[in-house]
Amino acid sequence: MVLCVSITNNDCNQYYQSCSVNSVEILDRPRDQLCLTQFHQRQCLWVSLSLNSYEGALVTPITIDKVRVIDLRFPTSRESIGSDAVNKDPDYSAAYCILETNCGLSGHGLTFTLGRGTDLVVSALKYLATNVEGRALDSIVSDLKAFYLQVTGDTQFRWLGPEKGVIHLACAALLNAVWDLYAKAEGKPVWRLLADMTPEQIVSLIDFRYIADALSPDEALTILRRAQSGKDARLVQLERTGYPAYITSAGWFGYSEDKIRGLCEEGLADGWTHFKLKVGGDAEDDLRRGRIMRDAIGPLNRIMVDANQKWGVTEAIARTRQLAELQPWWMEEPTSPDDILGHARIRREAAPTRIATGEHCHNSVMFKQLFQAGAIDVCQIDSCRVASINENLSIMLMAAKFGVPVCPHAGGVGLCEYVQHLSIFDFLSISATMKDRVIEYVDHLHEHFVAPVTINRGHYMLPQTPGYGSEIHAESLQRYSFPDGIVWNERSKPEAMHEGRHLSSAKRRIDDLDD
Ligand SMILES: C[C@H](O)[C@@H](O)[C@@H](O)[C@H](O)C(=O)O
Ligand SMILES: [Mg+2]
Repeated sequence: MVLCVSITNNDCNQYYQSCSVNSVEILDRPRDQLCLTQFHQRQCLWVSLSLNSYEGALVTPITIDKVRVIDLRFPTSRESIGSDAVNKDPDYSAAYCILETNCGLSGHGLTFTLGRGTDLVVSALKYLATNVEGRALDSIVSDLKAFYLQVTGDTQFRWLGPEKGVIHLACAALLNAVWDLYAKAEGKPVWRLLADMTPEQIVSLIDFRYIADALSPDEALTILRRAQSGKDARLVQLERTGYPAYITSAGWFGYSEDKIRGLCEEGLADGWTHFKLKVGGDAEDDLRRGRIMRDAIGPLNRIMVDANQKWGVTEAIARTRQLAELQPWWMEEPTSPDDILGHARIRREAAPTRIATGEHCHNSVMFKQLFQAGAIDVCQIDSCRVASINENLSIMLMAAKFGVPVCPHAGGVGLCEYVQHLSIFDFLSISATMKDRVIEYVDHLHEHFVAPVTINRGHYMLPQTPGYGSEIHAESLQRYSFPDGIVWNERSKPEAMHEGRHLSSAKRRIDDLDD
């Protein structure tokens, strides 16, 4: 059980923090008033304290009063961070929401985007937020599948998908925030909240409507029940060694060859053994950069190459064969993410190079077909592309049935914080193995998170903070909000983002017209 202590100045909460029941004493010092908020079965118990004496108690259900939606953009493109052959100037961004409750607790959720266009997702998210405003948390999480269907199946917004694109990205942000709030209210990190559920409870979270022909609820139950055995030992293993990871931030497309070499050397010193390189440029350049990486990391460590959808199918086959010289552990997104049969053909004709995809797969139906067509060797789930944990559970269970390892995509802001929970749950309760599995890691923007990931010698260490890990410091939310955050308004700086200036002034012109 979690006891949250809010220190108030009579009128408003200044901050709250989670702490164990025993540490209340620490706060027992002269203040205007202390409010203890105790969460139990998604209810909060308010106890007013005046100095050392209790003044009263009130039990209320945790209720979502209001949703704040923020357009958040980091100017990462200034240093080519996150760049690839297709996304050459990515500003890591998020449509971010905060579910504010009646008890000081808040749920934070985001979906990852790339600068321009974030405002479209933000608009969709503002609309979807009306699904939670005024609702008791318990009324949502007591039937999360029903809530998932309500949000993804809105009778008019569904036309914009269904279950794909802007509207589905917005669904992910909202559902991620609900999961964050749910886990915080239970005082658990999301992976533990999931791992403590019974197989039946997990199955009850999943919409099987479009996937039951590949994975029935009974098959899912069998997989989950089988993984119950040995779970405690696997948890001990995770506590001891963490979950293996690979690093992408040594090999962004816009990085110079010297920078790649230097970052590989640093990565090796930090204990990394798996490195990803962006390809999809000129064929000779790709090979030269690949040789530099191979030379820097030696023959025994692993390289993965990522083309970010650059090629058509026949070119992808030729280029994958060429890059085989680097002995890549996988070739990622060689062609359009929608081309299921194309992936299957590339996999056949560029064998033995393994084929990976998923960061741009709209929904569980696409994953189903990739599995059915024998199109991929590596399943790259994404915490924001599909509608949050509910949909990812179905994808991980299908992956287990088809024997495809899950190696989540995390090249973005907040994705590392999210996907660690999914892989940990996969290991504990679904696949029960780490064989051929690694979580992606990018070394950017973690300082903005209240509970950032902990990496040790190329492994994600087990997160312990209650929630889904997505909460961003209030100061960062302010600084990087678009277009009004200070980062987007530093007029004096010559390197101020061209796009930021352009969009800010466009917005002002529209505002002027409105006046
Ligand atoms: C624009 C982004 O950084 C992508 O390049 C990135 O997500 C990438 O595909 C990855 O696999 O991490
Ligand atoms: Mg990728």
